[in-house]
Amino acid sequence: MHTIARDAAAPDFLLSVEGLTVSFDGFKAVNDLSFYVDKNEIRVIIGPNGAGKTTVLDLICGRTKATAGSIRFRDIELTRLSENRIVEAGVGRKFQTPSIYEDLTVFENLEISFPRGRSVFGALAFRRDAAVSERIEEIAEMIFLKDHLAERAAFLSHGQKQWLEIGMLLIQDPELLMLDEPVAGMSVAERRKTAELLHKIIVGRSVIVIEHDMKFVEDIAHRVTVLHQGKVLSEGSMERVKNDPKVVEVYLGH
Ligand SMILES: Nc1ncnc2c1ncn2[C@@H]1O[C@H](COP(=O)(O)OP(=O)(O)OP(=O)(O)O)[C@@H](O)[C@H]1O
Repeated sequence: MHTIARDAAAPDFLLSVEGLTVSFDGFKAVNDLSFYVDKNEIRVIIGPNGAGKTTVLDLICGRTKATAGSIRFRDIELTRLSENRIVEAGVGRKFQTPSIYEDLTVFENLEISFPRGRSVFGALAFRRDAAVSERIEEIAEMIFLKDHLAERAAFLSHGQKQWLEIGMLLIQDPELLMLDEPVAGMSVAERRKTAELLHKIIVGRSVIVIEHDMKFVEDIAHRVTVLHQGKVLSEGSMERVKNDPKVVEVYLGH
């Protein structure tokens, strides 16, 4: 076994994607892709339809297996792990359509998402229950649903359902949270509140968001990665990316 000496000056990335490639019947949807996400960073991935954005999230969460390359999360190589192991390692992922339990209340939706087996309270069930309830209230406040805890999820607005699903991921305390078009179908006010929510939740975690709404991207992104044909076309601040002629040509100009 050999160890790789860490360069003291190197930034401490939470996620390092290097040379990532996935080939579907010879078509490379993601092609030798490399990018790095810092701790406490909100990274937004943008790009034209079919650029490979969703496939990148599928690869990180283990839903799709890479043909080549590596995905390092903290010091764990994710390309070799199952989807469940990746969740346990601290990666949460929200898909485009909310997958909440409509017949359950907001409280119950959060309760069933609370990670089992992590309790330090052992057989003292009532102490565990108190800790769970406290955590549920904390999350409900964060996702603007504190006054809706007893309400059935079916009666929530589309935006509130999206927040509930984010809450169901937050209660598992992932260090990396990935969101696929979280504000699609939301009102302007809901979009604003979602931006506020994202800025709150990056304490102690990083977030990767796929988004097409440029106003929302401007509100949230620390850095933007523009994908095109499975590769990074441009990367940097929104200001920089927005003024990059290559990005205007393939994406923003359309
Ligand atoms: N399982 C698969 N089998 C074959 N081709 C696939 C598979 N998954 C994705 N692709 C192809 O890979 C390319 C990238 O798709 P992907 O969904 O990642 O793009 P995207 O950037 O998320 O697009 P959009 O903005 O439309 O959601 C597309 O051409 C798509 O058809």
